[in-house]
This record gives sequence, structure tokens and C-alpha cells, in this order.
Amino acid sequence: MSVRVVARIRPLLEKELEKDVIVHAASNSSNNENGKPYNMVKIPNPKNEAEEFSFAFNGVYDHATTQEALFSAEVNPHLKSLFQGLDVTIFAYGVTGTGKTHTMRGGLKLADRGVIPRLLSGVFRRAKKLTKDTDGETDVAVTLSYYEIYNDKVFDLLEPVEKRTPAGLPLREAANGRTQVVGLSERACGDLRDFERLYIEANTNRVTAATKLNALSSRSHAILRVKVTQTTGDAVRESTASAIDLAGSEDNRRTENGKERLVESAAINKSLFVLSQCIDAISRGDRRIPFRESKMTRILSLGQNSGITIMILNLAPLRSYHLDTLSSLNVSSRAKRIEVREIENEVVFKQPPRGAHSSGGAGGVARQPLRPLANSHNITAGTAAANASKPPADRPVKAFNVYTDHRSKAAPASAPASSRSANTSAKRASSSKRPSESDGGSNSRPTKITRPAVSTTTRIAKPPSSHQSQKKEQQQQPSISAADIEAMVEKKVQEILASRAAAAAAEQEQQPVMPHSPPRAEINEAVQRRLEALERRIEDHDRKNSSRDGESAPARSSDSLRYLLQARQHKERGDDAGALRLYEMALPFFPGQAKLMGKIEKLRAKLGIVAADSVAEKKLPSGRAAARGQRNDDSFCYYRDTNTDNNDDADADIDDDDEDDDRHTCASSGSPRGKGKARGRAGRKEMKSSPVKAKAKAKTSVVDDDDAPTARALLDIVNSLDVSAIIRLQGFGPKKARDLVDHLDSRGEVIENLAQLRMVPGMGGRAVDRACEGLAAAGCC
Ligand SMILES: Nc1ncnc2c1ncn2[C@@H]1O[C@H](COP(=O)(O)OP(=O)(O)OP(=O)(O)O)[C@@H](O)[C@H]1O
Repeated sequence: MSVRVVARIRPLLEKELEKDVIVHAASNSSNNENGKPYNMVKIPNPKNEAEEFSFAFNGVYDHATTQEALFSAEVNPHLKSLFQGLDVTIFAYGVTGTGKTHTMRGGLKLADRGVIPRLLSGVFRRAKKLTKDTDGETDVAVTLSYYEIYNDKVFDLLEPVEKRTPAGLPLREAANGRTQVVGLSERACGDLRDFERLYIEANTNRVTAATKLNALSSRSHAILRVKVTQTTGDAVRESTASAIDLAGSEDNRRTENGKERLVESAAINKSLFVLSQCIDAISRGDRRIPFRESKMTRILSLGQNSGITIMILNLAPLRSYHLDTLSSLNVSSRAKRIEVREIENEVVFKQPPRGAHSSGGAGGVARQPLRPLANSHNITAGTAAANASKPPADRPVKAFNVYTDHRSKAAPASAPASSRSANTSAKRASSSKRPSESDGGSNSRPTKITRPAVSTTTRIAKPPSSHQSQKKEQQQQPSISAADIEAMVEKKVQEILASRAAAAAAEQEQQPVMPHSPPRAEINEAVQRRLEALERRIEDHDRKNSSRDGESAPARSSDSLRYLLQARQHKERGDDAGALRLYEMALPFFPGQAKLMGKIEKLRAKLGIVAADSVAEKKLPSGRAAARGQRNDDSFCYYRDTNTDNNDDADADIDDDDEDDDRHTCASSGSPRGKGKARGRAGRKEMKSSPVKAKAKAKTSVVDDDDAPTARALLDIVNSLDVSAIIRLQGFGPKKARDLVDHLDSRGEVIENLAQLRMVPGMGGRAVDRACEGLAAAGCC
């Protein structure tokens, strides 16, 4: 099942004017008078007001929609699923001041209560009914955890602010692939009053502040987890409802944010930007999803989590939000393509049920190895995975055994999820059975894209290919190699990606397209490889920076690279509004860069936007200025160098005007074009010396200095994994180039410096030197 994406357009606020309204709810059927729900958002083309863009969603709610109506339509129906063991995730997404907190939390008056209090009210009501209907046999316990991600750090909102440590709570990946917050507290919640007390108090711990766009703006992403534990005799079923109020993206030209707000804003924008990257990558069917680039995306794990996911896109109807609205409409409409597996959490038993011990007997069922619960969200949540080895003293010791009917869950993730009711009944029919080990292997749960934890006790049975291989396989039991598992995972991932690509293609066909938006250009393989190499480089940069500066550094230099990379990707897809926004986000890192501003102006002109202010006036957040020069050199030169050395047809697809622009930008950063071989620190020094001396020095720095432009160019070419570009290096033949690419590809390695390159088998010092000399002689840098 796909993520359900619904849009909610907020009403005008007191100071806002009717004439500024440009966003409307609509229906794709003409007979909307019959009360048919809206499913489209219409917004004018900023370049040509006479045209309208239409975005289709699973549901659209206009300004008149009450809190109750939204809850009844979008959340209430999933309460049943929650009690059937499915996890439910609801998150509000949108620009600052569009009504996310209003939607999720709402006001104190009964009618104003948002999704969260209504959700809890529904949970308690259903729990009570369940206990009553089962004559008290089923007990339902509700526990809460609530935390925020502020400046990319996790803080427990149920704990007093004084208890916070500067670094916040760490995250950890559990064996089941879920991201857990280590040390998060969890509170039992007996009734709605309990909840309100806890929730209201916790919200006072959340960071909010007044900005120009919202008097009470959330400066953090807030995540509430409501764990529902149903116990009937020995059987325990846990499921979790997560309600997430994301902080809103901000255009700091409009917020007039001061220093502290700017730092928060950078963290908010970055994490939301990573979220949009993840959504893009998933909807494209990429193998690598950049979840790990922000804590919010790690925790949200969109598309990785199973259960039901509802994204509420909050929109302001106003013209002043025009571009931001378009941007979030674009992101959200792509989110619709994300598939989430609708899988119920397993029932676990406090005690092994009778009969399970007789596995050695005639009708006995073979024991299955202990497996962690699939629904653990945090370490202190008391889930089987976390507690199996060391149960907390205040909780009953659980002798967990997992009984899963793998067959009922065996539908491959690539296939459309079977209907919940079918799944449920299949499961119920066999819930007390335990599959044999071989069945369990061949019909195991759909594999997640995350790397599997390879247990030495895990047995995975392969389908027998022939009698002989079967025999051989039996001899090789009990375990198969990690490589085999990788291969199986790879295969499964390919299946999932293929089905997603097919679904995306189908949806693309159905989806109304933005008029005049150019058809989405498929990024060809070579370009994609280069972009991936750049992403790896950015990651690497991040790692280095975080170990040097601490994770909190609000402005990492790689942000600038990332913004530029993404801007180009958006441009590539014809999303000019998105590209513009990203170029603008990059601008604070390159203040005064004529070409970057030129790009921005060009895009603005293309989109018909008249700049209220000059982009040149954008200021660099404090603390970044010192690193500015270096960043300019690093990022822009990367593009220039790579482009220069990869001037084959494939590159032309992506470089178009950017290539020229980036070269100019390099040139404008201080070095004359043609002679600009000295953009790195070493290079700048050389510029000051006499030309002869500089030339002589350049020759030595070519092979010794990793920062020298030639060395950087070489590393970029090598890391591009573009065989056609590598072949053109001096001293490289086709075989050497292919061997190098194979070697790097197979290891997922990025070469960071010349010394590392020299260590690659088949390279040697001389080859590296010759390649550098060749580049220097060709005057490419
Ligand atoms: N559906 C609505 N009905 C009435 N008022 C609304 C509605 N949605 C939003 N508002 C009002 O709009 C203002 C901004 O809303 P809110 O604070 O929820 O925005 P937000 O998206 O959470 O902003 P931020 O990201 O800055 O936290 C508030 O005054 C809120 O009461």
C-alpha cells in the first residue's frame, strides 16, 4: 500500500486578505455538488497566471474543513488497524505557518482539538470497548514517548529540560533495521486525562519561537509515539501510532530571522531537504536512499516502516507562499508513490503455549529461533528485541517466542500488498501454528532494503535447484554465507525496485501534469553515477566535518555541495521552482557569486518572479564566513573539473547551461579563466609567485598535494567511475580503467587522496603521477 497523502488548505488568518488567495481545492470529477470529496489542489503557474497547475492527492481538505472532519476521514478509520497490530504513522508536512501544529495538536477547546488528542481519545475508547467485549480477558495498556529533534539532536520531551545533555539522545539501528532512540523515557497513560496532563506539560518543553511568519513557530520536529499493548492470556500484541509534527521549511528572506533562528532554520531546512531527497530517491527507485543524512529521516524511515503511513500536507492559500507551496506540492505528490508494506506486528507469548514443548513428539512443531519484534521503536519500549536478554526490573519477564505464520506474510514486497482483511484472516487461521524451519526460510517476511543482520543461527533454505545441489546444500547447513544472503537481498531489492518503477510509471501516466512543465528527463546512467559519486563525496565530507566539529555544526560545508547538486537534479527534472529554491539555499555559502546569482535570476525570470529583494543581499549565517573562500573553491571547482574532463555526450545531458555557469563561477572566485589552475590553497599561493616559479611548483604539487587542482581533478575523475573519462587519463588504457572502476565499484570505495589511489591494485605511484602530469599538461585545471 502506498503512503496516503492528503492536503489541507488552511483558512485565511485575520490579517490576511481574500484577494491574495491562489490555492484552491478541486475535484477531478465535474459533479462536485454531490458532496464528492476534493482530491486536487489547483494553483496558478507563477509565470503565467492564466494557467493552473493541478496536483492530485488521496484527499484534499479546504479551509472550511473542521478538525473533527479531518480526523474522521483520515485517522479514525485506521484505529481499527492499529488494534489489529499494524503500526500507524501520521505526519504533517508543510511550510512554516501553514497549520501543521494546528492540525496535529490543535487548540484546547473541544472542537479545536487536533489529530493527536483525538487519536488518544479514540485509542482509549476502543481499548475500553475491547476489554468490555472480551469480559476483561484482553487488557490494553497505553504508553507514550514523546521527543523532539532540534538542530538535529534528539531530546526527550517527557523529561525536564534541565536533564538534557548538549548532545541529546543517540540513535541506534536495531537488528531489525529500525532506528531506536537510546534512553528515551516511556510513560504509562491510563486515560485521556493522564494523556492531557503529560502532553500539555511535555509541549512546554518543546522549542517554539516567534518568527515573522508565525508567532508560535515550531523550531523542532516533534514525534509522539503511542504504544498500544494488548494482552490476552499469554499472547501479547504491540502496535504503535506515531504522530509527527514536522517543523516547517522557511524562506529566510521572508522570516527576517536573527542569528539563533537562522541556525535553527538551517537545521530545519536541511532535514526537510533530506526528506525531500529521500522521497525523490524512493520514488525514482534508487538503490541508495539518503535516510542517514538527517536524524529526522532516519527516525521517520519513510517507506522502510511497515504499517500505514498518512502524510498531511499543510498549505497556506496565499500568494506570498506561492513558490514554497509549489515546492511542497511537488514533494508530496512524489510521496504518493512510496510503498509501505502493510504488515501486522507479530503476536508474542509471555509463555510458550502448551504443545510447543513437545516439538520432539509426533505432531510437534519445530521450534523457531527467537526473533526480535518488528515494532520496536525505542530501547526502553520494552520490546522483545531490546529486552530479551535483560528485562527491566519493573516489567514482567517475558519468555518471548515468536509465532508467525510466514505464509500469510510471504507476499513479496514487490507485489501489491494483499488486502488487510485477507491478510488478517489468513493469519488468524494459522496464528497458532509454527512453520517448519524450511518453510520459514523460503517464505520469510519480505526482506527490507536495509542490510540484514546476519545471524549465525539463521537458517535460510533455498529452493532446490537439483537433487545434487539440494544434497550439497544440506551438507552445507546449518548456515549459508553472508555473500549468499547479500545476493538474495539484492535480488529481492531488484524485484521491489522493478515493481516500484512500474507503479511509478503507471502513476505518472495517470497523474495530471503541470502545463508547460517539460517532460521529466531521465538522468542517464553515466550522469547518475557521477551524481552518486558526488553524494558519496558529500557524505564523506560530512563525516570528516562531524568528527572535527561535532555533529551540531549547523553549517557544514558539504551543505553547499548538496544544495547545488540537488538544484541541478531538480533542474534536470524540469522542476524549476525546486531548483530555484535550492540555489537560493546554496547562496548563503557563496555570497556575491555572480554566476550563482545569475542562475537564480534566470530561474526567477523563467518563473516570472519579481525579486522583492536582491539575492545579493543574502547574508551568510554567522560562523560560516571564515570558511567561505574554501567552500567556493571546493564546490564550484568540483563541477567545473568534472565537467571539463567528462565532456562526452552523456555529460552534455546534465551540464547544459550549468557547465558554463559553473566555469564562470570558478573564474569569478579569483583565478583568471585559462590560467585558473590555482584555485586550491596551494594554487592561490602559487599565483602570488612569479609565473616561472609557480609553474615549477605546480609541477611538484601535482603529485604531492591532494588539494592541488590537478590532484582534485584526478580524484574526481576516478571517483566518477566513468570509464570513458578514466581511459583518457595519461597512462591509462581500457583495461586499467575498467579494473579501477570495477575495484572501486565492488567496494563502494571513494578515493580521498593520492596516497589512497596509489594503493589501489594495479595503480602504483608512477601511474598516478603520470595521470596528474597529463592533466596538468592538458591545462584542464
Ligand atoms: N485549519 C485552521 N483553522 C484555523 N486556524 C488555523 C488553521 N490552520 C492553521 N491555523 C492558524 O494558523 C497559524 C499557523 O498555524 P501553525 O502554528 O499550526 O503552523 P505550522 O505549520 O505549525 O507552523 P510552524 O512550522 O512555524 O510551526 C496559527 O495561528 C493557527 O491557529
